[in-house]
Amino acid sequence: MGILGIIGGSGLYDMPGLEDVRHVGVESPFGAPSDLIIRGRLGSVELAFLPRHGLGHRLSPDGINYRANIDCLKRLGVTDILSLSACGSLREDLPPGDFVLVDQFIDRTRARPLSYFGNGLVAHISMAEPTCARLRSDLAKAAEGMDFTLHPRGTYLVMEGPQFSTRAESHLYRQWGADLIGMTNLPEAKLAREAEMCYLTIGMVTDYDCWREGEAHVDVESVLKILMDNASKAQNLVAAAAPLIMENRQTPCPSGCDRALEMAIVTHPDKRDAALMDRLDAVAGRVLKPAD
Ligand SMILES: CSC[C@H]1O[C@H](OP(=O)(O)O)[C@H](O)[C@@H]1O
Ligand SMILES: Nc1ncnc2[nH]cnc12
Repeated sequence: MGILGIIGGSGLYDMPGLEDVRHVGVESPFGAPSDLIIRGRLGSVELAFLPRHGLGHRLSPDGINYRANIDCLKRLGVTDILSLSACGSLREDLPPGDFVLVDQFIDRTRARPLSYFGNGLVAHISMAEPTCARLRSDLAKAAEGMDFTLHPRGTYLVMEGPQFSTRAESHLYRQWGADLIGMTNLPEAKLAREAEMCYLTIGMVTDYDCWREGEAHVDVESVLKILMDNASKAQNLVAAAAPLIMENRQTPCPSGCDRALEMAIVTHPDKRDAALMDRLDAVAGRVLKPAD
C-alpha cells in the first residue's frame, strides 16, 4: 500500500483531520526539504504532508529545494502526490474560487536545478503528459456534488518569479493558450516523474493576474484572502479523493508514471558515475539495482 503525498502551497501549511500525527525529519543527499514532513492517517489512507514554502512561508518559489522535497517524499514511501497550488487565471471563464486539474505546463523558469540526472548518468523521461491521468480522473470523481466548480483540464504556465508578471507578459501567456499562472509546479512535476511518482496539480484560482480590464492587478493580500476562503474546499476534496487514489494504487499506473525510468537512462552501465548513482538510491533505485 502506498502513501499519499500532499504538497501544500501558499496559504496551506497543514492538513486538518489527520490522526496519529508525527512530524518527521527526512534527510536527502540533495539537501534540506522545505520543512518537517507531517505524517498521519486520513481515514484509512496513510498521508505525508509537506508545506512547499515551509511553515511561516519562509521560502521563495525560486529558493525552494524541489529536488530535496521530492526525494524525501519518495524515501518515505510516497507513491502519489497532489500539489495544491494558488494560481492566477488567464481566462475570463476561470474566476477566483474555481479549481482546475492541470494537465499541461509551459516552463518559463530560468534558474532552478531541473533534474536528478546529469553528466555520468543521463536520462530523458517523457513529459508529453506531465500529470497523471488516473489521478485527474480520481479527483474529478471526488469533486462530484461539491459546492465549487472544478475544471477537468488546464495549462499552467510556470514563471520564475518572485515578482508577478508584467502586463505585456500576462497578455503574451494568454495568446500562448495558457489558462493559469503560478511559480512553483515546475520543476516539481518533472522531478516527480523522474522519481516514478504519480503527480497532479490542483490549481486553486485566486486572481486574474494583471491582464483584465477594470480588475485590480494581483497582490499577495488578495491571493491569501481567496485561499483562506477556499482552503477547506481543497481539504475536503483531498479527503474524498484519498481512498479512491489508494484503491486504484493496487494496479500499475495506466499512464506508466510508476515506470517512467524504464526506457529513459542512456548512459552505458560501464560509464555510469558511482557517486551520482548513490545519490539516486531513492529516486532511481528500482532501475539502477545491479542485475542478478
Ligand atoms: C502568495 S502569491 C504567489 C505565490 O503563490 C503561489 O504559490 P504556490 O504555487 O506554492 O501555491 C505562487 O506559485 C507563488 O509562489
Ligand atoms: N497571478 C499570479 N502569478 C503568479 N503566481 C500566482 N499565484 C497566485 N496568483 C498568481
